[in-house]
Amino acid sequence: EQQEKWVPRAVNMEIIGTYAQTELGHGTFLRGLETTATYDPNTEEFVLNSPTLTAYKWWPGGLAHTANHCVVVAQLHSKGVNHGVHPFIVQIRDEDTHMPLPGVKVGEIGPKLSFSTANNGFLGFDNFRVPRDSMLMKNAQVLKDGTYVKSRLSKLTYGTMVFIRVMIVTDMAYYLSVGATIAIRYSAVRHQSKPKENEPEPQILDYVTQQHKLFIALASSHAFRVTGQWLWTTFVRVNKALTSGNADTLPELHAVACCLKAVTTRDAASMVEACRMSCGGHGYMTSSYLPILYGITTAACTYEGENTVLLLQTARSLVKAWQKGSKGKPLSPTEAYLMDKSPVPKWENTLDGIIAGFRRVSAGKVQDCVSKIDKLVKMGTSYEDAWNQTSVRLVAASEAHSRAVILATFRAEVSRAAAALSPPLARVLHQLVHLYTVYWALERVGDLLLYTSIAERDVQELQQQYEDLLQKIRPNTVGLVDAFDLRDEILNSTLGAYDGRVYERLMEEALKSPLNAEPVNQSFHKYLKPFMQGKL
Ligand SMILES: CCCCCCCC/C=C\CCCC(=O)SCCNC(=O)CCNC(=O)[C@H](O)C(C)(C)COP(=O)(O)OP(=O)(O)OC[C@H]1O[C@@H](n2cnc3c(N)ncnc32)[C@H](O)[C@@H]1OP(=O)(O)O
Ligand SMILES: Cc1cc2nc3c(=O)[nH]c(=O)nc-3n(C[C@H](O)[C@H](O)[C@H](O)COP(=O)(O)OP(=O)(O)OC[C@H]3O[C@@H](n4cnc5c(N)ncnc54)[C@H](O)[C@@H]3O)c2cc1C
Repeated sequence: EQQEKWVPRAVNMEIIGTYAQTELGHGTFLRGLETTATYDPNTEEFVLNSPTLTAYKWWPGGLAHTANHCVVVAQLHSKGVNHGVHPFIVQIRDEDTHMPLPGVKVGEIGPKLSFSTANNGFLGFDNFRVPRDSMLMKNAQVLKDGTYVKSRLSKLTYGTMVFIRVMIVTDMAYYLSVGATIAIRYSAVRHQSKPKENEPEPQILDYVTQQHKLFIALASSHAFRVTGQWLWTTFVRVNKALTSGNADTLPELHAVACCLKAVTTRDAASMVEACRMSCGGHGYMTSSYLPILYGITTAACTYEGENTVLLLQTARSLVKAWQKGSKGKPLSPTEAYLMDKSPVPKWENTLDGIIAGFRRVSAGKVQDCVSKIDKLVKMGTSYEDAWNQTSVRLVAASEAHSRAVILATFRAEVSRAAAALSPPLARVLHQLVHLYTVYWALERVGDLLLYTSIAERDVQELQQQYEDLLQKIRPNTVGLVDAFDLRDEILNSTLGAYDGRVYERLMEEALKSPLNAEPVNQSFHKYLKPFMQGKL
């Protein structure tokens, strides 16, 4: 009924909304949110209020000047009882005049690192009344007399965040495809230095160090796209089960969505930054789009669940799984490997060997965390303090688990799809899977040395495998980014345009600068000249 009331109006843009959950004082700890929604049975309304400055909603995208409605997450009070945070759909602006409604204080939060067009806003309520059906009652309800009907699963309130985290993994695949396209195309156009005196300056794409910086971004884009598709399929399956009242698979989805969102956003931000730096000074130009792209990807490390907090959520699930498995209870499919108690096998420098190695690393780290926590608790430390003292290791265990999931998914999905592909295309995609897998084995060689039987000669061989792969992928690099088929208007980059006219585009953009409107800028007359004449 509520969906019938609100969804059509949102779809036809009568309602322009945003998600107002975060407050000045709380973003991570949702149970600490201060905005209140107090039910008045006499008028069958909720009274929304921001009791403190820290209760003001702060950050919601589009809140400052675009949205006329928002979903507000508030502490629900009824009959003198606080029932915790619940979502409410609230009109905040007049639909004709767009003026803020009486009792609503709304504005813009100011300049940010990026997302400059998102008009992120603040929102405060001064005893603002909304009808009872403003409470989104899919999960919990408040009856006309104020009786609270509890949700069958309190965590369903957090469901929106799981959905967005699932989507963010695929978003990161897209952003990496943009960054890789810009940097690789530029690297094919840019010639620099003379390693061989009697030969012309080479394309910087032929420097192996440049390939090392860029090809992992290209491979990661495919890895995250494939993983994002797997995660979406999982999300759809879990939500179908939830619809029929079965919440058994929700904890696994929450755990895997948390660590994949955290790892893919951190990788995307660091790899986009590497793309920027690989383009030298021109990569620092706004007109290259790389600085803006970095601002967008690094924001994702914070929004929709700050990465550390989410990795600790996954760690919570891994520790619980370890404890369950140790009692012989079955584990979820993504965590079942934790109970592999077989002896550590002889190391194999193969994809399957490396994937198995990462699972050993994750299981070993989880076991170490459980042991440390148990030891601290036995010494009289509270569980919460023991958890905190182990949290650096817990985050590392979560990251290892996430990497194992990505490696296994990327390999399995490409192997499955390869049968339907032309042999040359299958070969190139397998090279990207191989590069991605060996790259991360080398990045985490310390962990592999600790938890697997990998030996020095294996590591040397992996390094050589990696360098051979860079050489094999080089001839197809430009073709691979062209295959992303990103139009120039979307790339929005002087360095990444399809025609490669980098220098002409850089100058065209430079001449658009307002500072080039006149040969002598007014700052000379106002400041420089008086200063030079000793008048300032
Ligand atoms: C359509 C595509 C869009 C793509 C994006 C485009 C760009 C958009 C730009 C910006 C959008 C950004 C919007 C936002 O940022 S919205 C605000 C996001 N905020 C957060 O994510 C807050 C993070 N904090 C939390 O989720 C929670 O506070 C918490 C960290 C999980 C802690 O909560 P709490 O203390 O209640 O929970 P516990 O840790 O004690 O755990 C209790 C049990 O609940 C389980 N749990 C927790 N969360 C979930 C969940 N989401 N789903 C299912 N289950 C959950 C947890 O596992 C515990 O279970 P257990 O059995 O172990 O007790
Ligand atoms: C670009 C952008 C867009 C956004 N859009 C929206 C939006 O549309 N709607 C919305 O509601 N919000 C939005 N947000 C807010 C975002 O969801 C929050 O910033 C995010 O949830 C983090 O919360 P916080 O800012 O309070 O950071 P905090 O939680 O205060 O984190 C600060 C530090 O404390 C650490 N920390 C916190 N808790 C723990 C813990 N339990 N264990 C260990 N370390 C901990 C974190 O790891 C972090 O290092 C947006 C933010 C950004 C940057």
